[in-house]
Amino acid sequence: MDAREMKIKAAAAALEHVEDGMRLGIGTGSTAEEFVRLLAEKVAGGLKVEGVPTSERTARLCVELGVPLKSLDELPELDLTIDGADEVDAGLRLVKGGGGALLREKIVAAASSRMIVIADESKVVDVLGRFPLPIEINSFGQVATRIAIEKLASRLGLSGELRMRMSDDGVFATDGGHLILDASFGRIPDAEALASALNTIPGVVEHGLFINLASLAIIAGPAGARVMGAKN
Ligand SMILES: O=C[C@H](O)[C@H](O)[C@H](O)COP(=O)(O)O
Repeated sequence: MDAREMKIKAAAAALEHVEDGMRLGIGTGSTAEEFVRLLAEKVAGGLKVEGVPTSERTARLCVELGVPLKSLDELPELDLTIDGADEVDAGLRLVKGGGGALLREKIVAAASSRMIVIADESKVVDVLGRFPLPIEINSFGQVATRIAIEKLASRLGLSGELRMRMSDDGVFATDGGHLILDASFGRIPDAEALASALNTIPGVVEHGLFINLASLAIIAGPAGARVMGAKN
């Protein structure tokens, strides 16, 4: 089974949690897109759902495939969000934001009663930090913000490079018009402490540590899909 087939397997297992009439948060990334494709087939077959996309990219795919969309302001309380992740540990702590959608993803996940993560086995880690942590920052004062993050990391015993995310057109900008610093801290033994500390820096808009948001992770490997942890 190749990586795409594993993503499809995880997405298909997540689809079983979707019920008629649900208000759904719809994630971003290659795994979430497999979910959108399967969801669109169900919608074409008569399933009634309303989706809130976590990025412009996901919104475009949903529109193209006929998945009905609303904004989060129209549907501020959601039943379920299904989204991918860059890393997941045994406590269902996540690193997200590899596709730059972390801010909207976190807002949508927080507005949802449940969040199901879909991923292949390569995303499962013992300790978060193998994948560089995306930190979304405001462009105003970006140098001061970078220095503040470096100082904070050092206080927490973390070190590593902060790299400005780039795109083909220059500096990468999120859907909200912000920048992303990818922080290669290496192992993050206390993700809660780092998350809280980052939240105290004014120029940090959001970071990719998702803690206490996922209810369940569906992890697909060559032998099939398995479920990790359940918060509710
Ligand atoms: O910003 C993007 C998201 O957090 C994605 O859900 C994450 O990067 C995983 O993406 P993929 O399924 O493509 O590995």
